[in-house]
Amino acid sequence: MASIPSDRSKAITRRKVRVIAKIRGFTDTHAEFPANSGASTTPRFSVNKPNGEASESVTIFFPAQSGSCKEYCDVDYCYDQHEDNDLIFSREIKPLIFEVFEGCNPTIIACGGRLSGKTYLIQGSDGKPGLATLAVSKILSMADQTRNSITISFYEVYQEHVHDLLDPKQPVVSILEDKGKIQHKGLSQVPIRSIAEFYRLYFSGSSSCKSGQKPAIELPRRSHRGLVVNVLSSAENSDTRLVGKMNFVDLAGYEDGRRKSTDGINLVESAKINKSIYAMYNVIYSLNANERHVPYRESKITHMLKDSFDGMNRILLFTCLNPSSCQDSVYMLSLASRSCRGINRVVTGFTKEAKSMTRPMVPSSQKNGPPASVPTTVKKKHTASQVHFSKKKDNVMASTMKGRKLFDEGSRQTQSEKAISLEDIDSADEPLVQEEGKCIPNVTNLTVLSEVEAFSLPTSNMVKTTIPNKDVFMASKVCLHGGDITPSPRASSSTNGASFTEQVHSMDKENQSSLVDKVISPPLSARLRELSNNLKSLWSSTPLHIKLLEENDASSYGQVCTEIVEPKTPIMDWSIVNEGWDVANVHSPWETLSMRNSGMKNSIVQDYLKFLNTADKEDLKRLKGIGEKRATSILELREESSEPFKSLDDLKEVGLSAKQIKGMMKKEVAELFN
Ligand SMILES: Nc1ncnc2c1ncn2[C@@H]1O[C@H](COP(=O)(O)OP(=O)(O)OP(=O)(O)O)[C@@H](O)[C@H]1O
Repeated sequence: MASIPSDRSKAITRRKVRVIAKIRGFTDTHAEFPANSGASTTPRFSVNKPNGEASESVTIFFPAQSGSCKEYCDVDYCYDQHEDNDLIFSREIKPLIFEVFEGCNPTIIACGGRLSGKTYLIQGSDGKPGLATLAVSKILSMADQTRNSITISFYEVYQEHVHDLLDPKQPVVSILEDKGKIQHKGLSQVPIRSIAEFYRLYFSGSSSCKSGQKPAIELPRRSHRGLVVNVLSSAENSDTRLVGKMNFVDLAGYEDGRRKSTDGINLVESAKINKSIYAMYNVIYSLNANERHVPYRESKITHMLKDSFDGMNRILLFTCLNPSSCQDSVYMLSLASRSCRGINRVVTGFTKEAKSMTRPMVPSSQKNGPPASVPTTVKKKHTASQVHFSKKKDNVMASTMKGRKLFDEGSRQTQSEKAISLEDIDSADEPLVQEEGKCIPNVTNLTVLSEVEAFSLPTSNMVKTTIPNKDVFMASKVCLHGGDITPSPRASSSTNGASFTEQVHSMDKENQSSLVDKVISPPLSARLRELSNNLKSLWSSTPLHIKLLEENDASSYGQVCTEIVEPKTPIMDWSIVNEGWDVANVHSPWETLSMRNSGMKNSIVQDYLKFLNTADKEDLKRLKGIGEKRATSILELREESSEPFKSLDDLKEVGLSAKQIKGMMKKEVAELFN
């Protein structure tokens, strides 16, 4: 077996996330066409490795059929079709196993288009063990010698719900965060002592529907699957136990939402899957760029892995390439390449102190081994307003986020998909114990070798819109439910030949223009007026009595409308209002608003936040309760953070609690209507 060339091991330490491509091996149908025979019609990726196996960066050239106007991209390394899991294991995974025994949490992720060999790589196939299987076998043999105990957890993330695959009932697992620490409430940790036990749990204990283990009756479903291998070891002269874990993540296959899905999966489901894949890339980009804020919360899978991604833990991102579906493969590969391109930060000084910072300890009370299942004690607190707020928040934030992302889900979605996402943006299904703390990476052990290359990030090409009003939301919803969804002209034109690279360029252009927008900001008065108009329109609208479609209007049935309906202030039917709502009991505009649904209040909060995110000092000072000092602090906080304020809690750092701000807003609203 080949040993790791010294240059290669250096390369492994170069970046937080190492991006590796793997061209899918020959399946039975391709077996008769060896790579160099030229007999196969399957398009081929070609790879240039300047220093052979020791190359620190390799170039992958796309096949002509890829549909990309770009011809190649660079990644850290690429394994060819004939290079199998054993070789990848010995070169890439083995070095990480030693780190697990020292308390680190490396993560191996497989991503790529449909049928690109992700499951084959991670899990393996009949008689051919995958990376996880090989790793567990090695870990078990090492644990035998060191008297460590091993447990595994196996989960599935399906439509942003986490399920425990080792529990026959497959209960939903809650992801909780307490003081930056992630807890997987309800996820089993099952002890294993032999590889046979592992096989039983990993292959048959789960209701696996991945290739090779497809149960006959189960419908295929695209989901992310994760295996956690926990190593518990006794630390000498200490009453604590070190915990290291290795994560293996088999992401759902990416599929361009504009094409008809191969397994009949609907558009909304597909958009959700792609959204979480994008979220993973965004996290990886942020980690590689050493950004202060890493958007872990954008998807369940990234939030679950936050603990393992933080600190000095290593991540391997395998981009699997399916030569026969090269458009999706090339797209995924390009994104992976972009997530590390131009970032030359070198992780050095991987010292004991650094490791100890990421090394989680469990109290000695758990010395006898972890429980078979972590009890779920935290009750779900689902309230309608929470869910609503979350939806609104996502929408409004989506419209205000600019520039910093590697890309967003909108970049590959049609207009209609975007509309669907708007109505169906997933809300967090469990309350989180605490808001995510700002992630300040450990920079003491990082050395910047060269400046970060200017890296133009495509901005969100989401429609830049403010949706302050539930009316708009509902109107678009009603129309979309009418029938088929027609792609926008832009989307269809891109399907007819325009490549994703062109889209990326156009996104770059949009980014430029959004920067221009930023420079030429509207006058102060206009922005204050916008805020007050939004507040007024919210106050005066009547969502409780609004009639979107005339009930008796037969002509409206079965009509398909893909247009977003412009918001109009509805005419108040005072007779209805007076019947159901005693106006005389209302004392202030805020109380009036309080009687409406919580979505409206949240819209006001979002408007207020939007204002705080964009206003300059003079504007800020005009707000009730924000003087010179606070305005300066808000501006400083805004400059420091690459993210806009997402919730009122984000302003705690300038000494303003959410309660105080709400009090200030009450005054503001009261003044507007007096
Ligand atoms: N290196 C390889 N050698 C031989 N066959 C392979 C190899 N990689 C993948 N395959 C075969 O290709 C097919 C698809 O592989 P696999 O199921 O791993 O893809 P996937 O990316 O996980 O699919 P999905 O999109 O459903 O998640 C399987 O039949 C698998 O056995």
